[in-house]
Amino acid sequence: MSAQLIEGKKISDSIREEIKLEAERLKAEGTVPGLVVILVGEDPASQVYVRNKAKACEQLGYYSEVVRLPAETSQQELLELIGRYNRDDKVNGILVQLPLPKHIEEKAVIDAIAVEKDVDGFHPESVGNLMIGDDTLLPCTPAGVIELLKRTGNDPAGKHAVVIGRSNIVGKPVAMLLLREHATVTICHSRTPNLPEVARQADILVAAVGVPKLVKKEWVKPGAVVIDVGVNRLPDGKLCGDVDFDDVLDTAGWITPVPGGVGPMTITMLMANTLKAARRSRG
Ligand SMILES: Nc1nc2c(c(=O)[nH]1)N[C@@H](CN(C=O)c1ccc(C(=O)N[C@@H](CCC(=O)O)C(=O)O)cc1)CN2
Repeated sequence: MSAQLIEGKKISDSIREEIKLEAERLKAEGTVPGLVVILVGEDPASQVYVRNKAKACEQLGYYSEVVRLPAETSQQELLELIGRYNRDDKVNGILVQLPLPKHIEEKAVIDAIAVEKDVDGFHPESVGNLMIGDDTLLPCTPAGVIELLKRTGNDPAGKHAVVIGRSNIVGKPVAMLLLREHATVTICHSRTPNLPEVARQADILVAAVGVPKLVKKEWVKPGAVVIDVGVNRLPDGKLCGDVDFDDVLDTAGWITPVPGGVGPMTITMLMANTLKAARRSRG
């Protein structure tokens, strides 16, 4: 039997409706959520994501700024700009689009963002808060994965979740969030022996490695929930995930497509974080 599709776009649209109502309530009380997105360089995919972030702000009535800087911008210039937005009361969230040009150290940039405006959830203090279970701004893609699971009735509690990938942006935080939701979590990576065998033990399998169509049907336990975080561009220009969707479709119980699965949730969770930061800014 064919897996049920987890329609990220639809779920994301309905969450945005909820956010819009909340934002209107907050505005009526005198607080307009504000987000600044900073893009350094001309990476084509980043340009699209930044444009979509600005559009989402517009749709929700947020105050928004997009700062586009040339690829040659120095690290010092970028840090000074972040410092200015840290002190700007109109701005509740600061997001620096990744990847950055090679001469800029990502960690220095992330560390420079005031933790209360860290709507990406990448600041070490936000990461620490997530680890110890304190309330914090959560990284957007991992938070989106958890929303997709919950809103399709796939509660992680008591399940075995296997995460393939250990990046700071997705693999590690999604594992931590699944743990927080009472799943038993295994994190796998390129040096995990017998990767397909480990993956096949998962009730919830999350693929976040950036290897096109890595996960085949033999990696999937029949009926498992398969969450594909990969967004890979093939030589023919088409997008595909880290999961071989067509191969896995008849084995999985639930599956996210690419595009239209996890991807749309990323910007929606960013909007949710900006709203939360705005609410918190009122003290
Ligand atoms: N500062 C950050 N940089 C980056 C992040 C991030 O969360 N914070 N994540 C990614 C890029 N990203 C948002 O910034 C992002 C990626 C993918 C999508 C998305 O909607 N994907 C669609 C397909 C889009 C397409 O056609 O290319 C999908 O999967 O359906 C949104 C946002 C790296 N950088």
